[in-house]
Amino acid sequence: MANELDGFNFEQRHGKARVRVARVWRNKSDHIHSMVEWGVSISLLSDCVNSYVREDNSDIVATDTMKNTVYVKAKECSEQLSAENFAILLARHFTSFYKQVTTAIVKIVEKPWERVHINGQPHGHGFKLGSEKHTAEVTVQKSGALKLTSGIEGLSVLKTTKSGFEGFIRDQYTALPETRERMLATEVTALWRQTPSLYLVTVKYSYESASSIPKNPLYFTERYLDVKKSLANTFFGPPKEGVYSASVQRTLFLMAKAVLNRFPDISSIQLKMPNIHFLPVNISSKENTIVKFNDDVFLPTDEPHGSIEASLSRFWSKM
Ligand SMILES: O=c1[nH]c(=O)c2[nH]c(=O)[nH]c2[nH]1
Repeated sequence: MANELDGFNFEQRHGKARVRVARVWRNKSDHIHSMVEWGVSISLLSDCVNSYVREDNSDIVATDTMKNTVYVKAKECSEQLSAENFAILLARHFTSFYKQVTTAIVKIVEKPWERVHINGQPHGHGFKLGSEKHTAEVTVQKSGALKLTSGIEGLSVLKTTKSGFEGFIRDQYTALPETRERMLATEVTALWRQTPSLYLVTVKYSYESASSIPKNPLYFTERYLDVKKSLANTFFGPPKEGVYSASVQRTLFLMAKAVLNRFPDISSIQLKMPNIHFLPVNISSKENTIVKFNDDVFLPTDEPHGSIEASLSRFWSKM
């Protein structure tokens, strides 16, 4: 919320960060349980300037109330739903329930609990922690206008060949040799804007209304898994022959393009792909070579790392 105050510009928002909640759904007929664990962060833009300029808190939604609301709404969700749908439901609650609230921003990070398999059989109530995380962030205005961004955090991928880096600028500061054989490792962070496909053709600029959210409560969970698959398939290539990467930049672009080509209801995607270096190990004494690198022994590092990021969007997208 921006205001003019005593000749200054004043902006404020308040909320509760990282409210942790787990929700279990028990199927009475087949005894199969589903569960999610979410870290929910809420930020409200609201007309509560009086709490800043005088001792008047009468327009404040207490952040403690926001926290409680997460648990109340989780309780009310009798059916399993995606992080996106829960974020939308919460944000719509805050903007419709409180006259002071003009915009609600809700971000959810889902912990990667995955159902375990025992002897190839899915376990009814056993879960283990995976690695990469599903994120969802929604901004809902009082009018109902809605902006939805989903994402992946911490998707660590590596390939031991089919990667090189050649033809870059060489000058008096350059030591890096050109190569067509190196390790390629990165930790992908992706963010993408969602637009339900049904509405793509007809309402391509105002799909952001709450009523255009797909009915299937797990639509965005499935979409998350499909995007992840598309990113991984493009990074690795086919199982036997793989695919050559001329640079992290090139691979990033192909990954982003694969997602936009595959999913018409995604209007833009941003990818961050640090180049995590595995350095060739060469050790020698004055007299002789102790270890000579032959694409076999590497020194794994985490810093410094290359930082490569880009976004790709359709022309009409507003990301
Ligand atoms: O794929 C790469 N992109 C770069 O921009 C770069 N820079 C560098 O030193 N190594 C690499 N690798």
